[in-house]
Amino acid sequence: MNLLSIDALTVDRGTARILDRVSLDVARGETVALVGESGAGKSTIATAIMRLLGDARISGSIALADAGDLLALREPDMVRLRGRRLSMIFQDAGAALNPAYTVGAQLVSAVRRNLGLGKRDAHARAVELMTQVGINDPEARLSAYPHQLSGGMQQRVMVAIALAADPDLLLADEPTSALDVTIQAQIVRLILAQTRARGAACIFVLHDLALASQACDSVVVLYAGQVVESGPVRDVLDNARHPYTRQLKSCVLEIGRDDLVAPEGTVPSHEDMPAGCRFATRCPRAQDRCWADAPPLETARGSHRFACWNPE
Ligand SMILES: Nc1ncnc2c1ncn2[C@@H]1O[C@H](COP(=O)(O)OP(=O)(O)OP(=O)(O)O)[C@@H](O)[C@H]1O
Repeated sequence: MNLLSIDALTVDRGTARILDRVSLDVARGETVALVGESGAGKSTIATAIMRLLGDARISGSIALADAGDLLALREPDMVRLRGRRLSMIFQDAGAALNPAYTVGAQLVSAVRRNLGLGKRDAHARAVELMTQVGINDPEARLSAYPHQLSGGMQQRVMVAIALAADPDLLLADEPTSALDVTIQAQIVRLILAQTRARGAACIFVLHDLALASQACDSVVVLYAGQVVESGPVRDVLDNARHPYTRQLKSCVLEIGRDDLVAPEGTVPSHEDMPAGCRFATRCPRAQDRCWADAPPLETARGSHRFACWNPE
């Protein structure tokens, strides 16, 4: 049985359909990469799972094992799940940590709240967590305020807070501009190593397909709020059927060249979205049908699926 099953998740803001019938499954202990260009809806999926989308209109279902449909839970029940069974690591740790409290106060409070430990045990657990996320001299760091730590160190603290209660599912947004590229990769690897060591599952928002292919079990490729291809990393990347996945892949293959090749064109605006396949405006293989009807997800092999009327 899956740990998480998202079915036909649709999110609207005003007249814009931000997510359109997104379905995906996560098994226990599985690491899933969400990839796609900026604005594809990756963060919206993670935020919808945490039920932190504010005033957006949401339909479909998000079933978590032993908890039922998260979208149907009462808020107090959802509060109990956050931190304990579901945790989220945000892109920008600097903004997510409270500047007015020491790192220790924030980590110890997460440990106490989620594990119900007394002060002394919670402190010992906090030291242990800081060590696990690779922070040297954890006792000293616990009494520091967030601004006294580097961006990479702040992100490690966020990982420690997210892991404090051994959640079943970790949602992580790849740290972007705030950190330099080597530190970003270190943090991604740290998060994946820690989730694997705990047998937890992870949904990782990644911009980098190469990193997804090295570090995750499955990949979900999103385009303009729709899943265009998904499945085990090797199947999707070695036998990509959707033209968009192929274009993303060719961008990766071109890395190292001076003239980086990006997919041509831009994602259509929400006001101007084609009625059929949303990729039709940029697709070299588009046919009449693609403009009129949205292609359903078809099975390629096993759990490898793609949504295209004219696949490669
Ligand atoms: N609070 C909001 N209000 C209005 N529109 C929003 C809000 N949050 C996101 N959107 C819109 O929803 C769409 C999806 O955004 P989302 O952040 O989920 O994409 P993403 O794939 O995670 O992008 P990135 O890689 O840049 O983080 C975008 O068009 C964005 O402008």
